[in-house]
Amino acid sequence: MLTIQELSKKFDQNFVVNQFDLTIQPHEIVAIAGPNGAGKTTIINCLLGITSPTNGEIHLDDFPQHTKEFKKRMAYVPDELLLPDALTGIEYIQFVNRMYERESGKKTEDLIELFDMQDAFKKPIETYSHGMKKKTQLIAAFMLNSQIIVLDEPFRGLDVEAIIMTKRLMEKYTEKGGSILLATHDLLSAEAMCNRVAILSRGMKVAEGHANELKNQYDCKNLEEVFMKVSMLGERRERFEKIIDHF
Ligand SMILES: Nc1ncnc2c1ncn2[C@@H]1O[C@H](COP(=O)(O)OP(=O)(O)OP(=O)(O)O)[C@@H](O)[C@H]1O
Repeated sequence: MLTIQELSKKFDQNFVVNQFDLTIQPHEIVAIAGPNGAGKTTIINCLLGITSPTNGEIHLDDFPQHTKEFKKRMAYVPDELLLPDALTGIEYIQFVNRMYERESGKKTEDLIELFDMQDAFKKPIETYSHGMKKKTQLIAAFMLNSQIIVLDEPFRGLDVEAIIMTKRLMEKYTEKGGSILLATHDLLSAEAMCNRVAILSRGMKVAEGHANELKNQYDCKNLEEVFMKVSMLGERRERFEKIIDHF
């Protein structure tokens, strides 16, 4: 189980994440949604050890965030496509396997086939399209047999087939006991797939629950409406409507 307790991060005297709590059990997909600048990436960076929190604790079972055991159990697909351009896809996969001290196996081959990357993987990453780079990162994350995968906007740039494959993989991975933390602006997918959604606004968690619970609680038709009601965008709603009416 991933536990984030009272996580706060301050940049230049401003709290960009404030007393954030979240737990993710095995078999769960949990989304963090929030407007631009709400603090999603900062939370992920704290999970990965890229940013050190100002306050708070992060554990995977009994392992604190800074331990090797924690890091070995976590895989990550970033929103930004930072990959070594000169390597081929195969060489990159071998590099990730070495980092995690494991061998490439049948599962990796199956994932390469699933994302239709057999031919591309023989060529350097610099020749890949945006979607092909995203597929490379998804293959590298799902091959690891990790306990949790953090997915930051995993569907951005993927074609329809790859989106369907990724969603099926996410479901299968959690069915088998894995946990997924999904940071996304895609509320339709979050509503359809996630066991819980946590909505962030200005670094604070302003709502959390299953999409149906949130819709009932806030008397909304869908998660997008809930999002507008509880996030800072709600405050600007009247102004939006006026601008659109006069457009
Ligand atoms: N290194 C930094 N120094 C100062 N401020 C930062 C730094 N990194 C992030 N911030 C600020 O922290 C806030 C949260 O940013 P963050 O990137 O976590 O938001 P986000 O929810 O991921 O946004 P988006 O949806 O646009 O990706 C923003 O106001 C941002 O300007």
